[in-house]
Amino acid sequence: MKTPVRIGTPLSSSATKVMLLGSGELGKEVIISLQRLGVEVIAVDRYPNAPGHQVAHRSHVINMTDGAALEALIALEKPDLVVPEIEAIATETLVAMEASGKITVIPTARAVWLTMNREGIRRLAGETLGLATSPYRFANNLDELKTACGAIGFPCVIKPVMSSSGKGQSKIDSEADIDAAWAHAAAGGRVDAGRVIVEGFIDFDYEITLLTVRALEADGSIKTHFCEPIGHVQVQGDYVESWQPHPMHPEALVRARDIAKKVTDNLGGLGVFGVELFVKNDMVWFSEVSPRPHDTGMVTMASQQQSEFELHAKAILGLPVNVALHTPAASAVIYGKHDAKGIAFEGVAEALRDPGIDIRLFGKPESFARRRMGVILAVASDVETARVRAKQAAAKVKPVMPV
Ligand SMILES: Nc1ncnc2c1ncn2[C@@H]1O[C@H](COP(=O)(O)OP(=O)(O)OP(=O)(O)O)[C@@H](O)[C@H]1O
Ligand SMILES: NCC(=O)N[C@@H]1O[C@H](COP(=O)([O-])[O-])[C@@H](O)[C@H]1O
Ligand SMILES: [Mg+2]
Repeated sequence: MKTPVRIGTPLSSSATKVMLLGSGELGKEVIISLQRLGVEVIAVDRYPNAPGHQVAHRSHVINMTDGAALEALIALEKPDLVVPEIEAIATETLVAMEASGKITVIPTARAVWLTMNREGIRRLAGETLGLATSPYRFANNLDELKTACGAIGFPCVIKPVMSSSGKGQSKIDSEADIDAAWAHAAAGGRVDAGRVIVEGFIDFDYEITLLTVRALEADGSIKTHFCEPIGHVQVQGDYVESWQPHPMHPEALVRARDIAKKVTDNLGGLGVFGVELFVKNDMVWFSEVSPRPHDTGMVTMASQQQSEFELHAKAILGLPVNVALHTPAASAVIYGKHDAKGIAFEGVAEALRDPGIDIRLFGKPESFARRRMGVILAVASDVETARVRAKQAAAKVKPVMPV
């Protein structure tokens, strides 16, 4: 495992250089954490003025699914670490470059390749590791999809194999909805790979993200740390609210950690993983895993001593981490509500009048009605109160059209 043994001076020949592939709201916070540690950061995304571009030393705009363009940019910048941040990257290029010793990918190129496509991680979890998952089938066209839905039964969930934040995802209740779900998957994924997964619907009691951190110990071994479980609510496959800690039956927590350990041990490398799990009584199903900080984990900016972003920055540099909870807290998403460039936000002062409230506005140059543009963070003595406060504050923030 190659990690920088020392941290140099940014913009000098000794600089420790980290390149983010994807520079949205999650990357922006990782970059801020890296900047605080004196790391030189190069932020890459598919459009100019992405949130992370605004806080990095340098930025680039490329099509990250174009392997040749990706390779050329990495060869130009020669980063010590490459940190994938989004589910739309030519990961085969990263695998090849890592294999030839040209780069170190966080957590590993194989982990990023396996998790970029739902098929890779699902087959690893369900078939290689034997973990409980929803039943699943894959389909390359409408006929195969009909057969797959017939085998899985209804309700079921259909998702493009390469997508995130619920893009292109449909929950369907009958055969009559299959055509629309196929069309939605083709149009809505981050990348149209022409392939979908059909998953049996799990009627869970609640779902959690178990942030799992692989970090170096003093003796050079890797230790797995678990953050407190994060509970969340998803609407149309996208997170709208999260809180930490989510209370769990002790047996379910043991199972959740066991699943997270098995998956992250297999994926390897250093850094934060967001292990998504469905829970019913003390039964736990593996859903998927992000080999990087997770959107529902934004709550850790309020709830933990070290946020998931700081944990990621420290772990990938080979530094010690502290996953301790600081206080119960909640997050509530602020959507753009308008399709427009350069929108503004009113009501921020009113939202912040409550001393337990904080806000992050990501600075995305263009808003869409359902694009996540910011998040409210709320602390309280218990998560239920924090959730109420977060939602009340989020309702006060009003995205408005530019004048
Ligand atoms: N098989 C399923 N059974 C029940 N609910 C599901 C199932 N699959 C997905 N969901 C619901 O949809 C949400 C989003 O699904 P999933 O995490 O697979 O999508 P995603 O696009 O990868 O989202 P993200 O990038 O935000 O993690 C889940 O958190 C869960 O609430
Ligand atoms: N669930 C994954 C997730 O939340 N990823 C975050 O959303 C950004 C893309 O947002 P955009 O689609 O608004 O550009 C990504 O860059 C990442 O920060
Ligand atoms: Mg998910």
